[in-house]
Amino acid sequence: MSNMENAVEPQKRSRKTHNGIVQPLLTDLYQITMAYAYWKSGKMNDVAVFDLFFRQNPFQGEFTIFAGLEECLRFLENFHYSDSDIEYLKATLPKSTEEEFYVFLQSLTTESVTLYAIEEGSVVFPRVPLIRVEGPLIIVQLLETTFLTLVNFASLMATNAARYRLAAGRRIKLLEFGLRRAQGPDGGLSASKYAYIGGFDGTSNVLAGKMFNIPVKGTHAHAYITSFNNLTELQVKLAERRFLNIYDIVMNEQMLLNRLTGQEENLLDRCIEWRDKILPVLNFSSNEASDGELAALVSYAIAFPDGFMALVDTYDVKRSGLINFCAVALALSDLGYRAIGIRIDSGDLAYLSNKAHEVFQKVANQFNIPWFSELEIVASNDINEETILSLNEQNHKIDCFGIGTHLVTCQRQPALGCVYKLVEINGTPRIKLSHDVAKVTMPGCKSAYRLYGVEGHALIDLLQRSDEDPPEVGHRVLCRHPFEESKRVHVTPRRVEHLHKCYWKDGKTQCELPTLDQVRQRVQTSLLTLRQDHKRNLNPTPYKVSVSDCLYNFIHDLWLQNAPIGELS
Ligand SMILES: Nc1ncnc2c1ncn2[C@@H]1O[C@H](COP(=O)(O)OP(=O)(O)OP(=O)(O)O)[C@@H](O)[C@H]1O
Ligand SMILES: O=P(O)(O)OC[C@H]1O[C@H](OP(=O)(O)OP(=O)(O)O)[C@H](O)[C@@H]1O
Ligand SMILES: O=C(O)c1cccnc1
Ligand SMILES: [Mg+2]
Repeated sequence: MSNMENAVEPQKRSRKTHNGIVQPLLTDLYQITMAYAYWKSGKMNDVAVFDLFFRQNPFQGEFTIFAGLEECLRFLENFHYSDSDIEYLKATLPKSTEEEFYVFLQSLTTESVTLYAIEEGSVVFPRVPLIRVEGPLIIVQLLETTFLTLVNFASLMATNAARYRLAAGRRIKLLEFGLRRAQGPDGGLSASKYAYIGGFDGTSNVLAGKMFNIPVKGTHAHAYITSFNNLTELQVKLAERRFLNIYDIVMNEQMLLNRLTGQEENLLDRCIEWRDKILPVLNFSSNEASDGELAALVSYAIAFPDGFMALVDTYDVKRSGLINFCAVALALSDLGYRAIGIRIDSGDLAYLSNKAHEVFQKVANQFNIPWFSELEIVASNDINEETILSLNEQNHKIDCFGIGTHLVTCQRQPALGCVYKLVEINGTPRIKLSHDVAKVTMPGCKSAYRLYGVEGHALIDLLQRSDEDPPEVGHRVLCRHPFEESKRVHVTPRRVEHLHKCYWKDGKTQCELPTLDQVRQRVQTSLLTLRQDHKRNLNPTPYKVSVSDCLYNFIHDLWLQNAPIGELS
């Protein structure tokens, strides 16, 4: 995604190539050395099935949002070793590597790969394959690392963003401000994309906006405020420019078109008048508001009279920022413009947002400008899920959170542990055993179903062997815990959803892929099917993932066949 060529002209690219750095060499060396060894040992025509799944939900939660599928499909579409890739591999692999292997590698395509997956943006759970890939062993093995890097961060980010959305509720606007803190340029772009999918409303990342058509939003930084010292600064510029004989342009430093009269007016003068009028309304006996801050806000308002949003915490929110903001917003209002609001970036955000709201209400009432009480309050500064939940308890008056570091770096849990495991080779199921029962893989080709109950809520996910009949609405099915014999439940579903759809076959995508906005919508509709207790922040209830009786017996027979019997002496 951070490929420079693509970054420059995204519109001209087909959707196919937007992810330039995702290419066959974006993998671990061992995939290619294994490919050589498979090739040498004559396993070229072996047919394999791999499952991509995770074992534990992130963020101590009980759900995950699946994302990254479209990128995987684009990777399949473009999979090809270029001449320079082959040259590089020749220089890197041992000299003994046979020339013919490189010919074979360069002829590899994904034509004989078939890929099934859960719809991108769906709520998913541990052990249920998110993606199942079938095809020649060598090629499907070669996909492992790239698929994992495409799905792991995407799903982690989308889940993180969805959790912030759940914490904030539907009413609050969420903006992603994290590029400066993200894990490099590609991390930053991916974070912006998947934060949007997870439920954010926009990003400050301009390239992400251009590439993915995500709304771009923003305010201004403290540097803008601190770059102005005092009120005369605007006039000084005026004098300097007069000296340069560009007086006409200079007038715009303080002048703004009055929309109601069509005449240019001095905005600064009006702001100073308004500041004197509002001080007593807000119970201040003297003016302590910063003139430098006022100069900065006036100049910003002249640049963006229809989008005036002010950072108010540079000097003192109550004694300076709010007063200066109100003065400028009232002056703008005189000239027929409506200010947008403020951003608070430090201090007690609950307290200050309430103060700001109070001030806006007072001004609205005193000067009979009802919309003043609806001015937007944006809060930022190291916000995370916990801060949002805590602020909710304090009855904050924030309308919008700008969130960076915690969101994009997924600070609470920096990685999702999706794995890619071989489950079948040439029709024979494979099992990977482990001392840790939770790490034992589920062998063979499996179908996954979600069973829904009376109220439309998802009750349980059920994995079956692929050749079993699917569960039917109104018919009772036995759902078993995959490893604990005594844990079983009967379920009579009101609705059955077949989770896996074929997305790739015969060298092409098998269905039209949803747009980014449709995937974003899918996240919300999918989350709605999940009971509240699975979604809560503290000690959420685990969602059940089960296997059919047939799959249960199959796993355990194979387990016994493969587990060696120790000898005590
Ligand atoms: N009412 C609140 N309840 C809970 N957490 C809050 C509240 N208000 C602010 N916070 C959080 O508390 C932390 C305050 O951090 P810190 O002390 O570094 O900021 P600050 O001193 O206000 O800002 P700065 O140092 O940038 O001037 C931030 O993570 C912020 O999101
Ligand atoms: O706090 P985050 O969630 O990462 O959100 C973005 C932050 O980035 C910006 O300032 P920056 O932190 O760069 O400078 P500051 O420390 O002066 O606020 C902005 O003012 C926010 O504070
Ligand atoms: O637009 C903003 O307010 C913004 C953008 C990036 C980081 N912090 C704030
Ligand atoms: Mg900060």
